[in-house]
Amino acid sequence: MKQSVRFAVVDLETTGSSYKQGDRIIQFGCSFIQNNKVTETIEFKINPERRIAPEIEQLTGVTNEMVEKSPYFSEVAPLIAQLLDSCVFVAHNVDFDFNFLNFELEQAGYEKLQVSAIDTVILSRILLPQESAYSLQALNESMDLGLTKAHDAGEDAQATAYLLLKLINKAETLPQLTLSTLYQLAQNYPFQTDNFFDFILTKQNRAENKNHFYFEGIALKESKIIESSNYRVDKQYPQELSDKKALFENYYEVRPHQLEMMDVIHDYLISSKEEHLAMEAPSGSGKTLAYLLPALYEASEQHPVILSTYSIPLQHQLVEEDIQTLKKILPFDFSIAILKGQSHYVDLEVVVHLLRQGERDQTESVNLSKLLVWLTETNTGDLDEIINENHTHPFWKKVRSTKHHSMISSTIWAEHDFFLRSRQAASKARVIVTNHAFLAHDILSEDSILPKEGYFICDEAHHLFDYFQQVSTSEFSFYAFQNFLDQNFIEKGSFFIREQLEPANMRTKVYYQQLVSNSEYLIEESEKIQHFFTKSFNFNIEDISQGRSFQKEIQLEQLTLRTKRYLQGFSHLFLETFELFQLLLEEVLLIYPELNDESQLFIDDLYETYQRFTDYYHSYQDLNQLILNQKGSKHWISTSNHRLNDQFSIVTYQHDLFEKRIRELFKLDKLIYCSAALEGLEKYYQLYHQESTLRKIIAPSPFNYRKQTKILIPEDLLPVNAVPNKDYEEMLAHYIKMIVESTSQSILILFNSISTLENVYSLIKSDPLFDRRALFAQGIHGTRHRLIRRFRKIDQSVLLGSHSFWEGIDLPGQSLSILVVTRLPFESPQDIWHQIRSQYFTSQKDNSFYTVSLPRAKEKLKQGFGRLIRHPDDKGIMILLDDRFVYSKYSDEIQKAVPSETPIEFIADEDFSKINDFFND
Ligand SMILES: Nc1ncnc2c1ncn2[C@@H]1O[C@H](COP(=O)(O)OP(=O)(O)OP(=O)(O)O)[C@@H](O)[C@H]1O
Repeated sequence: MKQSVRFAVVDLETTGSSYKQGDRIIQFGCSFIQNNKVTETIEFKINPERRIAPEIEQLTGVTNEMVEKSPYFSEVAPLIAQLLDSCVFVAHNVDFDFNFLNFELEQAGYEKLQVSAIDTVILSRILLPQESAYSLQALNESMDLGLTKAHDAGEDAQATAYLLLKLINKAETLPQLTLSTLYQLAQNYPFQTDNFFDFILTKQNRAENKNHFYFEGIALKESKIIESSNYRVDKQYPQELSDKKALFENYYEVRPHQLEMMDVIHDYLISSKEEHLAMEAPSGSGKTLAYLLPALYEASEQHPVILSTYSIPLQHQLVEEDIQTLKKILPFDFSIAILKGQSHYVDLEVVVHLLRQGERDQTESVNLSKLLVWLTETNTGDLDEIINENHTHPFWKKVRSTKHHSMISSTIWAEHDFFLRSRQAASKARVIVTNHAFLAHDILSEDSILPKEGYFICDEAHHLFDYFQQVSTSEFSFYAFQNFLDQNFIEKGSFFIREQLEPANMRTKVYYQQLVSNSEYLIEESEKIQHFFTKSFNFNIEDISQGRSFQKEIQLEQLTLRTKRYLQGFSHLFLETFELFQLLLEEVLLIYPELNDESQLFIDDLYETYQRFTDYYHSYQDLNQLILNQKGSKHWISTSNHRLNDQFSIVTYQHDLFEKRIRELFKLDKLIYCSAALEGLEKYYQLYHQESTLRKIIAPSPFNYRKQTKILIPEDLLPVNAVPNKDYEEMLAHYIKMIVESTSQSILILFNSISTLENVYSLIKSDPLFDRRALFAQGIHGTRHRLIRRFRKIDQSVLLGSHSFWEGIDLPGQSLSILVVTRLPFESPQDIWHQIRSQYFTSQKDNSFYTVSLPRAKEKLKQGFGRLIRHPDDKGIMILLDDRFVYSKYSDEIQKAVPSETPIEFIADEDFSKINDFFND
């Protein structure tokens, strides 16, 4: 492509998405780019000679009236053809605009456009790997493309033109090797999108970023080797108020309660007492600063701070926000490492192998290209940087790191392996930020990474023991195992025997043949077992395929003699097959001493299969405890995966592993739990340790809840447990619309279940109220991260969220003033974890409703309420659409979830219009 090329960036608005079904163009927009500048933008409307549907009028702002006097397409066709002549056609989803336009041109008796076309959606996916969404609006939000009126052809075309310029600039900075590979991978992209890379490659004086090096055919970002520093803080912790004030200046307010928390934590860290500290303080009171600041003053090479929180987004929030501010105010520097489970990191060796393989489809090419661009900019190799929550393509599973570190250490990959590097960084960092799942796993691992000596801080600690339970659990799916056998032994089997094992000895072939026939037999047996289970547990496959979940505990007595016999037979055959595979692997390694590239791929494949087989083996061993009637293990049949191809799994929970983990945790020298709700914690200490070793401190609140907050409960609510779901959802929709109508504040609406959220969203989304208010729903409008960002940014928006939206998110000031709780957050009694906890505490002779269900609902409600007030100047109303809060036998107890000073009022429908008065007082 010539450097003097003129890009015509086009956007069309149409009556609908299908020209084949008679849809027509109603607006044409085009921006021209030459010599790296947008030179001109034109826009005009076109009479489509048919009615424009109201929703299209609403979406595009182009009405029937507007186009009545506009020219027909046949009249503007020569102009369009002339404008686009000898340009390169560019569009955001070029498939749509290019084909639509060509169809209309042909219909009008003109020739199709004889120009190249390139697509900015694909280019954005590749060149902007860290974006979480690629619609023009999403990119405009994060990159500021100047788009103020989306779905206006002129504005969209211009925004796409600015996007193209940014893409060109970004591509220019890439290493030559990466660009050449991208060009090769682009060969099967739609239209001539590959020409874009040719255009960049032939540019003179590219502004290539030199901060990279080449390794095994890929370009990686040059990373700093973390040296073990002689870090020592010779600064003393600021004991005096004046010292703290001086430190906080320009960054933090002086909040007396917070300073007290800090001093308590500091005293604890330097004391020699053998105890753990539980710091319960209201949400939003500023716990993060209160524990981090003293801990950083005390951290040393031998005693780093190990900070664990409950989710990955919170891990990032801590590092990217809280710790960054502390870096600015503290008079010393400190190193930080984020530590996550191994599968979060990319496996470079797999990437290189995938690149060397010839055949791939378009999705794989785009994903691989995106990965290569990201490798030139990532310091961490943490795939969370590029994979948003909805990324389910198998490609992303393939490139995750899974090999045991001992298998990598002795290879050429060791030096650049991201997981090994993260371990190394953690061993040298002053602050290790991890998550509860990692901590729970690591604490009992033979291969533990986290130091045992250090200052352990568990934030959102009320979740910690849930993770201890979860990692003491495994899951075995017969269906997934069948697939594994089918794909790896039966399908690949004959090919391997014929092609790869050709030079092999007879024994290897016999092993493989035996493996194939064992697999066939295992699949047959597995089918039967699934059948018996399905019958014994009386669940309906149709329900499952429709995503309805089913979870039930399995008792050995419930299984028929036949099922038990089949399970035993299956176990023997499973073991035999696993051993056979180990023999085969050993044999293959012996006969391939000199590896060429191809046989190396074969061996890698076998290794990967071995690893997956080992995982199945372990989870099956756990399941096997069912037949052995092993004490301490519990088994559930579960269809909670909501996946057709995973019809049911057997979940095994091992209580002894859970207890071992707890005991290990209790051995730690310095451990601080922080949360707004630590009610359940002492119970564990009473059960597993001596009570005296936990010191609990309840920090007072810095907020004036009487003035700052209020709870409203509508007078005429339907009883949530006594009405059909549909009526309940309609009631929610009714109140939500009323609330949205009566206030211009931003509103967060919390649900207990995703399906209720989705149904209520469907009921309200088309209401004209949302023509002027942004409405976002979890699972529908992008990732959690993005939803929160948009909610914070857009005034008066309404956000529907469940689960993780109840806690952790920081929405200070105006970004949240009204919180709607649709239902008291009791866990579903069906939930496996709920059942485990209930049974556990019931076996301790407690009533599980009062020891498990209610405290947990209180904890969650407390967290939800905590979203409202994040600052002494904030004001917020919680509207509760569940009157069990006041009319139930446990109402006194559940009300303790909110501060006692918060006024609770009933509200009649006609008084909703006065909600706003609270904010004006
Ligand atoms: N001294 C301070 N001055 C100004 N802002 C502060 C101060 N301390 C904390 N904040 C801010 O107050 C908000 C709440 O702080 P933080 O997230 O630490 O609360 P928290 O107690 O951990 O709440 P939650 O339990 O809900 O997570 C954050 O936006 C934080 O930056």
